[in-house]
Amino acid sequence: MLDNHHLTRRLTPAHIDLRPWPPIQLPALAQWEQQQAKVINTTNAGRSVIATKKLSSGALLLSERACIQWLYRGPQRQRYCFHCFHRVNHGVSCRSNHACQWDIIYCSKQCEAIQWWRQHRWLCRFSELDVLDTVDLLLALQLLPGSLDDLDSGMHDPLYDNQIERVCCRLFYMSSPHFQKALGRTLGQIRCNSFAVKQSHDQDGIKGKAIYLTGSMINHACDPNALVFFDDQDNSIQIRTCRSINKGEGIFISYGPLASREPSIIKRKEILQQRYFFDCQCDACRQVITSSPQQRFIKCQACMTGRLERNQARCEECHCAYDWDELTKQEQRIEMYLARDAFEQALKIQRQIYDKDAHIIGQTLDQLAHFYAMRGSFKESAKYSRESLAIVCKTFGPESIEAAEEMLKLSTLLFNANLPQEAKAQIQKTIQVHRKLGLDQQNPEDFNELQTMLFLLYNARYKCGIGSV
Ligand SMILES: C[S@@+](CC[C@H](N)C(=O)[O-])C[C@H]1O[C@@H](n2cnc3c(N)ncnc32)[C@H](O)[C@@H]1O
Repeated sequence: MLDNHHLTRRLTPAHIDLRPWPPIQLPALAQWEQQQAKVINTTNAGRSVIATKKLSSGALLLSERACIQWLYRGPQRQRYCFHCFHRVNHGVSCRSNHACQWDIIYCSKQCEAIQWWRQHRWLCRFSELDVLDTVDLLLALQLLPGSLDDLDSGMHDPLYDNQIERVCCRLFYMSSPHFQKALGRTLGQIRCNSFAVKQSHDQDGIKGKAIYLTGSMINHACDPNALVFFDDQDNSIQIRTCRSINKGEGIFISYGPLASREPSIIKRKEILQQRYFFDCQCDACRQVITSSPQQRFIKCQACMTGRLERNQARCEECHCAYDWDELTKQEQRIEMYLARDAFEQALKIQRQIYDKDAHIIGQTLDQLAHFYAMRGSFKESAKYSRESLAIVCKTFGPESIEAAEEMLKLSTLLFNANLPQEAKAQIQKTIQVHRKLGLDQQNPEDFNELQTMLFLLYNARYKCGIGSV
């Protein structure tokens, strides 16, 4: 815990050089690749980026370097340069060597010097500040107030007052109200515009946080049509379309919540409100009014052809009343089967009560594929994976990121199931879609595995699956 009293005593103003730190030269806004997009003003979500021509899936929209960034504490501190995020082979340590308790390394003396003069010379002695909840503040202190003028300032979070009070005023004697107000605004901008930087080989591994000036002009959608990729080498981002986009249509990435993973609009809205202070106005969140086929997935019990959304009183085809108590009973049975890993029984009931292409059926098929693969029954597993892929293609499109993930699974299963002809055809399709979406660069390990499987299949060294090659 930060002990303000102790730290303040250790530090008199004479110890800290409070002259303005060298301000960061913010780069000019990056260019949209081949003028494929432009920024417009909207009434419900501030500025928004739209396509200026028809874009196909996988088109590169933007490549941009971060203007400020912060590498989180953890094992990544030994692998990446604290200043520029480049991978480090022989690290340079902080000039104060053992006195520095920040556990950081740099890729070069130049990076060490920039970081030292920008900030580290006065942070070096406060390893207590190297905690998650001060990251935004430390990022903000690298900038002169007002230097992120171009970015949305979001809302004011009262938590920041506490941070500013705790760290700046008490520790560094920066107490002018003007300074505090400006800093509060910058903190709001960092909160609403920063990206969690992911490691390319591990989508769940967060390396740090960064601001990309142009990338942060792109609004959020829970069913996005563009994806962000991080380059492990220089921490730049690439933004690519993951669906085809018509001229004039908005371009959206996801800031976190995805309709495909979290169907509850309320929950998604809550997450966005809490993290970024806005009420999501994306199409997927406004669908309550015009329900999508995915929401109308419950089969009418009377005519079996009508499709209802949850809690709809009557079928629109045959006008019969729907018995929701009966459905609740059936769904409780499904839950019970799923909890016991009795996926086939669960699927049987789901097929009776839901539309054959319902996302929920796709999820059970996926669980079944996983269940059989874990037990080495690859043919059985591939059977369910094929069906799951068909549903994903219908729901998200055959060249979507979701389809690409399912295709990768099916390719591996077919290979392991000793079905060479189908495996070859599937792997080729998977390779094409991965290339189109830029996943070959984003997940090179998966892509290499696909190529290896194909190579082995064509070179007749393939006998019966990965394990025996
Ligand atoms: C990273 S900025 C995006 C660019 C921003 N619209 C601007 O004018 O600079 C994030 C902010 O955009 C707005 N925004 C983004 N996606 C939105 C959405 N789906 N619904 C409503 N507002 C959204 C919110 O104000 C949010 O704080």
